[in-house]
Amino acid sequence: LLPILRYPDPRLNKVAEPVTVFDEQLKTLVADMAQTMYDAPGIGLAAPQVDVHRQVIVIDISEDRNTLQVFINPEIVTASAEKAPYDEGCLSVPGIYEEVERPARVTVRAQDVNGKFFDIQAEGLMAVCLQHEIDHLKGFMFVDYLSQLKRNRIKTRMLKEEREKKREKTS
Ligand SMILES: O=C(O)C[C@@H](Cc1ccccc1)[C@H](O)SCc1ccccc1
Ligand SMILES: [Zn+2]
Repeated sequence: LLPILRYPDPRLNKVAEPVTVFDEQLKTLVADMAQTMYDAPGIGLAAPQVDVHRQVIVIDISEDRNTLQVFINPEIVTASAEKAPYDEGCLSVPGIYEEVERPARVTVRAQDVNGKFFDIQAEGLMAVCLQHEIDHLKGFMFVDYLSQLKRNRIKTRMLKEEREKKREKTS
């Protein structure tokens, strides 16, 4: 399992590099990210969340949690003008769920783990998750869409929890 960085870790604000080599190492990274995502549990995970600053995303929104989708170097090629709200969470901001508005439908172009290009049209939870994960590749998180007041409260709470966690370890 890979350790998931917690907000407000500055490494979460780094912009991820494009993947240019589609080798066994990439397949290992994808397998490790998938295992970490399923264990969390989450329905998506972006490489920067596990301190790997490359444009790799894994998603599984299936009921049976047995349909992994991998997006390498993803980009949003079209986004609907129509927006949709969703109570988003994030594995890097545990316990926080806040409403975020995003385009309801997106078309994403990406490469699979072998480097083959593909396009996907997404709506509903898939559209939310894809946009949420692609934000992570740009160093963005859903808390960046909230008011500064809310974001500062979340930051304070996360830092407090971090300190308490550390104290437990040392005590
Ligand atoms: O990127 C992450 O941190 C994983 C996110 C992905 C996500 C966030 C908001 C909306 C959709 C997906 C989640 O923490 S995975 C946990 C989860 C599970 C079901 C529904 C929403 C969030
Ligand atoms: Zn997230």
